[in-house]
Amino acid sequence: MSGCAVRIGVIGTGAIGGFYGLMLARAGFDVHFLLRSEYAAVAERGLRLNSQVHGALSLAPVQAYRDVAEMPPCDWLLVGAKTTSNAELAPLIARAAAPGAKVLLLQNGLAVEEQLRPLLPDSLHLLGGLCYICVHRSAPGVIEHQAMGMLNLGYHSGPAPDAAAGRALADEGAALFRDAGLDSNAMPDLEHARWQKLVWNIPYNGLSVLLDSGTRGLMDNPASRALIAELMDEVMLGAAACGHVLPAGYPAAMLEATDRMADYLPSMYHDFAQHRPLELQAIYAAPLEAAARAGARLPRIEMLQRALSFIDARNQAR
Ligand SMILES: NC(=O)C1=CN([C@@H]2O[C@H](COP(=O)(O)OP(=O)(O)OC[C@H]3O[C@@H](n4cnc5c(N)ncnc54)[C@H](OP(=O)(O)O)[C@@H]3O)[C@@H](O)[C@H]2O)C=CC1
Ligand SMILES: CC(C)(CO)C(=O)C(=O)O
Repeated sequence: MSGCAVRIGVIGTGAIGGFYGLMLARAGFDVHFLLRSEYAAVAERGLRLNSQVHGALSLAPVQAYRDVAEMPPCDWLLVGAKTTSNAELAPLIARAAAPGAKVLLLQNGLAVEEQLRPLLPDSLHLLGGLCYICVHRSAPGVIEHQAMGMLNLGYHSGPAPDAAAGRALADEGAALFRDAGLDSNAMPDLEHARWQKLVWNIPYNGLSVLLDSGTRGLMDNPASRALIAELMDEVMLGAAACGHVLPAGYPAAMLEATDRMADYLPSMYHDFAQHRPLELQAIYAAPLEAAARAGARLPRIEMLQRALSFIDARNQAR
């Protein structure tokens, strides 16, 4: 596929949007970045990536916009904002979309596509993307990339006439990221993959905030380590109740993988530290609601969610 033939828009250029957008632009794709608070810095100095995988990379100049009305119509729209912004972003996404565009949510959590779908025109394809990566912003326009980078895509809904056509679009998206040197695959079942990723995000994202700790501290303390394992088991139960039986050894594999990782602060920790809203609906409420509908109660996750709701409300009032 020729890089220049495809026009890509990044809606929300933070850690994730900045990382994947920069990699695509450096691979020759025509990438346009919508920014908010970091617009001036990025328009002036470009994007910088300090990557422990790819080395120090930069993109300058950047096709940066603070007003979506100035963006050209894009064939692919990568939504890199937090899930808490999706409803307000829907009209902006529709505004930046070329006819029949593919909208790809690069977000954690469950049911994020279901929440956004009714707010988008029916003519747009909607896909979900799961990012297996550790990135955060350290300054305006500066992204720190600690590890990994794989991005898997699944088709959710839109004008694709059948599952095979949806799968072909997910394949097309994965090919873009592979052209940018990244590991990327199409997934047959987006909801299944979202549940699987929650086995990691539900314990670590929330506990990093609640216990004010990175992954190393959480893993080294026997009490928090036990809690992580119990929370993972509850996610497995919730997933199974919803028809997604995950491999029995998956929690153990996630614990081992996290043991091998350098200390890491999940994205929810950064949100808390910056007094931004936490992604509690997507990462906690939606899985709890889905499990409850399927007849499963997940009391530890429920307790974690309530504690986080308290912390989130107080944190934003400050
Ligand atoms: N960081 C990571 O390693 C991983 C993150 N994820 C998931 O990826 C998603 C994105 O996370 P992350 O990149 O860390 O988040 P960031 O907070 O770094 O980035 C979000 C970006 O969206 C922008 N934004 C929000 N609203 C608007 C708007 N109305 N107009 C323009 N820009 C807007 C923000 O701008 P502003 O600065 O003005 O707020 C910010 O630049 C989340 O769902 C997260 O859970 C998944 C795997 C790993
Ligand atoms: C699992 C991990 C660490 C990387 O994919 C992640 O999802 C996150 O930080 O939100």
